[in-house]
Amino acid sequence: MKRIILTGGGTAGHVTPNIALLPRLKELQYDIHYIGSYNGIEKELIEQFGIPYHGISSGKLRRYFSLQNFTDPFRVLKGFGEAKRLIKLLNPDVIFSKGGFVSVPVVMAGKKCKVPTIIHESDMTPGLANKLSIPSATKVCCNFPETVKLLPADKAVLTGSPIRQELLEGDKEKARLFTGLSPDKPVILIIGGSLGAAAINDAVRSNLPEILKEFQIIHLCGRGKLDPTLNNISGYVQYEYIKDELKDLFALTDIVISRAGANAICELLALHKPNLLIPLSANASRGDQILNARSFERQGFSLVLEEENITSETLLSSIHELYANRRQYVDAMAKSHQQNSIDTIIDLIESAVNE
Ligand SMILES: CC(=O)N[C@H]1[C@@H](OP(=O)(O)OP(=O)(O)OC[C@H]2O[C@@H](n3ccc(=O)[nH]c3=O)[C@H](O)[C@@H]2O)O[C@H](CO)[C@@H](O)[C@@H]1O
Repeated sequence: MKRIILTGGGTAGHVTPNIALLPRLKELQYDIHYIGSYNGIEKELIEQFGIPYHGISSGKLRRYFSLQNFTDPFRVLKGFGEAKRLIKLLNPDVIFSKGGFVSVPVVMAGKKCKVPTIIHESDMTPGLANKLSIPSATKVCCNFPETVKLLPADKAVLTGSPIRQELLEGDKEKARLFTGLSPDKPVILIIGGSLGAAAINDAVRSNLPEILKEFQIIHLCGRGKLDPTLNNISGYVQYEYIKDELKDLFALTDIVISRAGANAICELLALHKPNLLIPLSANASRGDQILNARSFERQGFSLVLEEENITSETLLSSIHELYANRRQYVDAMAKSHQQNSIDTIIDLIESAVNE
């Protein structure tokens, strides 16, 4: 039997693409194992599929000062030892990594144990975790054509990002029952990335009465970011994080306000959902969401509002502009040539196994 180890975690964006590969891997009768951190979001997201989950110690590679910066190198070293032991024990044919800090020791241990290791970068420029992993990887998949030239030529493969196919099969009526929203007004879905986004949450919540005059809102606000004072407002529902019902919520949605995380925007494109992107600012990150958002804007898929420019006026006018022009956005997305990433990546996995 062919055995694969999947890894990746920290935020959902480093896990959902792995989930998207599961149905095909199961069809091809892979014995699938997952290595993630002891308590990261990946544990909960993966265990629901009954995949054996192996936790390892993991540190975060911070760009800012924290006392943990001094203890984390030891955790990463411990994680490397644990990953190596697991790989020796499981003896996989191939490893697929979707990135995030926890994946670094797994990829490095993979190389040490001579297991072919394929990694995937969703963003325009490789993140720190993947930069550390590239030398140990046999192939590096990427999502944007612009990324290929930043990667070693013998390893780079433009694959796009695997999207959970069930997202395309949502049911509006189920979403109505789940949310209690009415058919009378259009629905805005707000997704602040897998961890939520305080800036977007605040902007939306402080303009609720205005927005709710014409729209209803489904707000995916992130862990610990619910606002109980808004629980009984008609036309507004909030959830920390949605798993199975996401497909139905998408089916009920007319327009989306979202962070510009690479996976989120690829899903919006696949679903042809007109969207207003509010990218994570360059102060809080390496600025990839801004590049993602501008690329989608150029292609006519998205309207973009930078976080620094959010006011009540700009938010409301952007929502109205997006809704008024929604057909135009849908048409542009319908014409895009989005790659079938799942098949391409499965082919890479299969050829690594058969080599
Ligand atoms: C703050 C941060 O570091 N963000 C990065 C992180 O974002 P993040 O982890 O938020 O990643 P994405 O926006 O790319 O993906 C989020 C995923 O979570 C899913 N989802 C979200 C909310 C919910 O309730 N249910 C649910 O299933 C979305 O459908 C999507 O599949 O990784 C991305 C991919 O490397 C980067 O582009 C982002 O810049």
